[in-house]
Amino acid sequence: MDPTFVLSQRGRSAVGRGIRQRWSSGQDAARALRAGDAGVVVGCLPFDTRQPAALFEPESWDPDAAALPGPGTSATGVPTVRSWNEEPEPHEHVARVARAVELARSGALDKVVLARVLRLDLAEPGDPLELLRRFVADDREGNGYLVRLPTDSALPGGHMIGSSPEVLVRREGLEVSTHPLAGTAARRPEDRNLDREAALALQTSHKDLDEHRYVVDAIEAVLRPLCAELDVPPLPTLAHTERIWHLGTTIRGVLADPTHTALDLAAALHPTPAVCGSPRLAALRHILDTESPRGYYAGAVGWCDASGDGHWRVLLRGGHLAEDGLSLTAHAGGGIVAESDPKAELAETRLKFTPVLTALGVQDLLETVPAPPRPRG
Ligand SMILES: C=C(O[C@H]1C=CC=C(C(=O)O)[C@@H]1O)C(=O)O
Repeated sequence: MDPTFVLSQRGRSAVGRGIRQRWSSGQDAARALRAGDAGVVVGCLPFDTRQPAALFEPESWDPDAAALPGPGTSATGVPTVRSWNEEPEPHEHVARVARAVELARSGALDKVVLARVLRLDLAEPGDPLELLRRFVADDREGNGYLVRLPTDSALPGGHMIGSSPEVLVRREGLEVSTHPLAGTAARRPEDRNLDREAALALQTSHKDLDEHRYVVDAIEAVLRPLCAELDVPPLPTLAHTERIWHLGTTIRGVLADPTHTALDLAAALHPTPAVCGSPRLAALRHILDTESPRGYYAGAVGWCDASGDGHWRVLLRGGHLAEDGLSLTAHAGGGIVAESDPKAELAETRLKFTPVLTALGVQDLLETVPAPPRPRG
């Protein structure tokens, strides 16, 4: 039986097969866990919490399964991209970012994350598991997720598949940790010095440190009252994927009350300013007024067991494979603050589409406009 849920990292995978029961609300799923009516809850939470969640208890569950087998050789099982379109068009994204910069400069909000959509039409149905294997193989930490979506929801069925670098929350016993990311630069893997320079510029960029701080502050505000101990480093460090540098902060804590499950914590933290903004409500309103609905993109993907332990990641760097497998819809966004440069933000969304494009074997699809250099300072 093919998996209905996978969360893989560092050569291990949490794998669910089959579907025993479903929930469209995080609260209902959390209640079922507490009541002992479910042994584990897996799936994803939408970006807009008024939309239905895609949570379920699998029929079989292995939280510590071996790594997935690697992808098939070369193009085996990889569908051909027949056509693609972007929404909004690049010039409109630049205009949207410029408007958000004005809002940030006027004080109407401090930060807002704006995203774009890339719709890829496939000539043959994509195989969800093979696509997942390709995401995992391309990620240096072997990160990957796959969620089978319900067909009877207000959101479309099919699969969410991708490889997220960002931990929303992990809980093991009383220990909680999170690793928010915000602040981004393109890596230069072809040249070690340029790569290092890009990393240093990111680490000293006021704009990126500012963008990052909103996320850490919001997470601290949620976790501090729930924790007996909480360690929040004053400055972020560098994190990286194959092609991207990020600013990241590892926050660790000890829960004061063991009844807060990983699912409760994920729901309390989501949406962080890594995907929404600050203040949260002003940013959320701006996103809902500006973009078409995000669905599960920028939501959360993960699992929580009956002991309350679990692992949730921010649902990024992937896409929605339609029920018929014939289209993949990907999103990519970036945090906008008063100092953001609209053209650099467009380039950043292109960069963040690369895991999806690589999984489909079309890395160069969007490389029609070169990325502008990121200003220092
Ligand atoms: C919103 C996305 O990335 C977030 C995570 C890391 C860095 C981000 C940034 O620098 O803007 C974003 O907050 C995305 O990949 O679509």
